[in-house]
Amino acid sequence: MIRTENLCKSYGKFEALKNLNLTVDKGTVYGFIGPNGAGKSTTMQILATLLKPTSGRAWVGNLDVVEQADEVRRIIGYMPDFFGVYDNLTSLEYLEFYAACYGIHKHLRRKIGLELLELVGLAEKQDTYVDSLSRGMKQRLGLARTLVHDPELLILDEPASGLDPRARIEFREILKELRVMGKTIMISSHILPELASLCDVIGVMDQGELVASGSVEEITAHARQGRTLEIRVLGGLEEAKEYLETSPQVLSVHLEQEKILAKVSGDESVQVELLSGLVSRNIPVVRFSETSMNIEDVFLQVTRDSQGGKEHESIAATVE
Ligand SMILES: Nc1ncnc2c1ncn2[C@@H]1O[C@H](COP(=O)(O)OP(=O)(O)OP(=O)(O)O)[C@@H](O)[C@H]1O
Repeated sequence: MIRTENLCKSYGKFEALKNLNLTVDKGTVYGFIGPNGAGKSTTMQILATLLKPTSGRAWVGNLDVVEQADEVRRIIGYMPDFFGVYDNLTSLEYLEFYAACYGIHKHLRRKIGLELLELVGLAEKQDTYVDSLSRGMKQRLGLARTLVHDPELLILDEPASGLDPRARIEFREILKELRVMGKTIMISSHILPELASLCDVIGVMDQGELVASGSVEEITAHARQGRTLEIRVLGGLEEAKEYLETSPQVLSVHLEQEKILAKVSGDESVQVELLSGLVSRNIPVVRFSETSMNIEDVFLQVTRDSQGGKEHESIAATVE
């Protein structure tokens, strides 16, 4: 449904996108995550035909976003990160207005507006003025707006930002319904947990590049290639630290209060080797376990790795 090939966008000398190659299959919910300034909005604006790439190409449903921009617009619904709403219009009038913009016949506009208000849980607010809706309701109305022409692909730029937890959940539920309806959805956020439960595929952007992509499980596995071990000893702390520091599979060692946090490469056999090394030196080990990573840590790890392995500055894994 979406394909980009060596997509680049520069603002003056600044390269906001650097040879971006990504693919989103039809029917997929694609979570596009990355820290502020990573290039998510720039990519989405190019796909939505609002911005021209400096070089490279992008296609939506096999249509070139530059050469066939009008056709692309017919099959996408784009929700920008900030959008204006019109005063002096009720929720229903607002949707009818957008339906008119898309050339939908007069007789159908009200019906479509009412159906969409129902879908986004705003049926009771059809006569409420848009400017008096809460932020969460405005976001849902904004989503309804992107649907008036029944697009195949939704491009949603940080739709849940600024929403409270309840409103986020409500929003997520609506997206789940849209997924069941077979829509392809590309949704951005700088918060991975917000998307993890919703998306089939996650693409992680950092500094204009796609630094990881795959299912949440695949990305987690990728981030865990460097595991962190938590080791507690009853004595011989310095000796244990020294031994670990000289082991080739140990990437870094930190002391945190009474425990040692050792970042190691390799699989579980490395852990066996390190544990027997400690025991054979008569170091009284009372705890030797791998720390668990939560989804936020995974995100930090992946983006930090992309910046040249600065993970040694701190340990992202949480200790449960
Ligand atoms: N019109 C512009 N002129 C100059 N630089 C820009 C312009 N638009 C974006 N940029 C820069 O391009 C980079 C990517 O911006 P973009 O908005 O795509 O990031 P983002 O991942 O969407 O970030 P956020 O999560 O903060 O919305 C940023 O460094 C931004 O400052």
